[in-house]
Amino acid sequence: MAAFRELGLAPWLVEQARQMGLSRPTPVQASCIPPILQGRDCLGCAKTGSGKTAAFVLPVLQVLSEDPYGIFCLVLTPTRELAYQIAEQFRVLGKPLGLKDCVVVGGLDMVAQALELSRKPHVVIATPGRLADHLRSSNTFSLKKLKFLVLDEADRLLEQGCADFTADLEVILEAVPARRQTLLFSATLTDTLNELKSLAMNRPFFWEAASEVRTVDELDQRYLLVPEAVKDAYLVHLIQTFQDEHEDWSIIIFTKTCKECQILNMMLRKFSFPSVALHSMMKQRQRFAALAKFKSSIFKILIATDVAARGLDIPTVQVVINHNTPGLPKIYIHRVGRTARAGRNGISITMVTQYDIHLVHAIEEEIKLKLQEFSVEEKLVLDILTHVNVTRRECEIELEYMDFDEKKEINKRKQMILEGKDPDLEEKRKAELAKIKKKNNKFREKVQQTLQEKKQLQMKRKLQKKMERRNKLRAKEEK
Ligand SMILES: Nc1ncnc2c1ncn2[C@@H]1O[C@H](COP(=O)(O)OP(=O)(O)OP(=O)(O)O)[C@@H](O)[C@H]1O
Repeated sequence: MAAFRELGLAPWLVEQARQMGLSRPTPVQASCIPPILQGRDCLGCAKTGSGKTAAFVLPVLQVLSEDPYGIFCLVLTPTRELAYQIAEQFRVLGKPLGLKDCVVVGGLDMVAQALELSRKPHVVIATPGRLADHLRSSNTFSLKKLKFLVLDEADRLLEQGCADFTADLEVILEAVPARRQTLLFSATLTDTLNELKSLAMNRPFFWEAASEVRTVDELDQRYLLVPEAVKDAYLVHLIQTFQDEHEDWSIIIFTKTCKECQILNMMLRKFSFPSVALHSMMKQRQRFAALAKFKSSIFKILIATDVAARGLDIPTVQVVINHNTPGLPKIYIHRVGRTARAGRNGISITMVTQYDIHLVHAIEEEIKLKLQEFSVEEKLVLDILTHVNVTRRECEIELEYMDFDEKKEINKRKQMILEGKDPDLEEKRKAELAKIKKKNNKFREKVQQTLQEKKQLQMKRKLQKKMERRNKLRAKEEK
């Protein structure tokens, strides 16, 4: 493989990369850096932990160093934690340039951000929602001279779902110049490829790692078949075993909802495990603090929702446990990709209940690999079962006292206000929609019932006719 300097990078940048421990480029870097330096748009699809961040940070810094101004580059990313992580890479690699960066994410002071933006930082790293808010509400900065637009986790940014970025992206795309270089990266680009291609129109260079299997070889991927009711006992047993056998390992446990995340954290704490939670219902300051504690290995267990599924790069993570089987193979790929990064080994264990087997099949089909069973000594799980279940119940009751659901409702209403919607009106609309849905369902049920009755009547008549014919035949025979 070519060395960094053979890719066209300046010596100071090669030296800076070397100091960061990047001595030889990874395949995604070796393939994407030269076309980016040639001024082409780039779509890079490479496995988790393969160095996609440096694949865009290095060429952006190189071009910036030739003609430094602000705002030169905008990086969009789906989560706030990821924005800070990317900013750090820019800061470290761009140190000799005296790089000025600005992180623009939700949950933090908007005025301070607006002020920073007005000081024309070289690079802005933002989550789409907050940046769009700034664009809508102030004119203290301009993106009109931008040279680079980078979409990290690009497929997630274009996805329509619970956190839908499309409206915010529209605002941002209107604010950036048409003449720009667009760089799109993710470990899972393929199903949004056409939309992505429409964003990158400047002789786009598409690079995808040539590998049938979508996950890294260093990752040992297991599943654990567990009945729903005893899942937590298995989890406690797994953690205890890993902690006993590998004191220095860090573990991420992914959960389906914020509430589940919170309950599991409370429960693990009661078992004296050093755990912290990370989910979107926490205040931003708490989120950063939790992640910092986990990154510095003060707390070795992170329980998180999918807010931590993408991009986070924490080398000490040796184990990923999926407390629920992810509904989408793509989410599975990103979650388990939090371990076995940059050539290191790692293990993932996905808990599978009797209802999730089809999800595992879908995952296996997508990643082109069969998960292996993880064996557990069941007697040990049974020994702790009652204790774990009672502790969980205690935590659920405690959480009820903390008005978690109520807070969730308040957060939802706050979010609506921020999006310019009237929560009461939305509630009314939702109730009306539910009413219409109920009415439609009733109507559908009625139609179904009528059809069923008709069918039954027809069958009855047919049967009657058949009987009559048979009786007639029998009568004839008797004669
Ligand atoms: N050339 C290199 N040599 C050694 N290590 C590298 C190199 N490039 C990047 N790394 C390291 O690899 C790790 C993973 O890189 P990065 O976070 O960019 O991965 P990624 O491909 O963006 O993963 P994900 O899809 O999960 O976001 C980082 O710790 C980074 O410092």
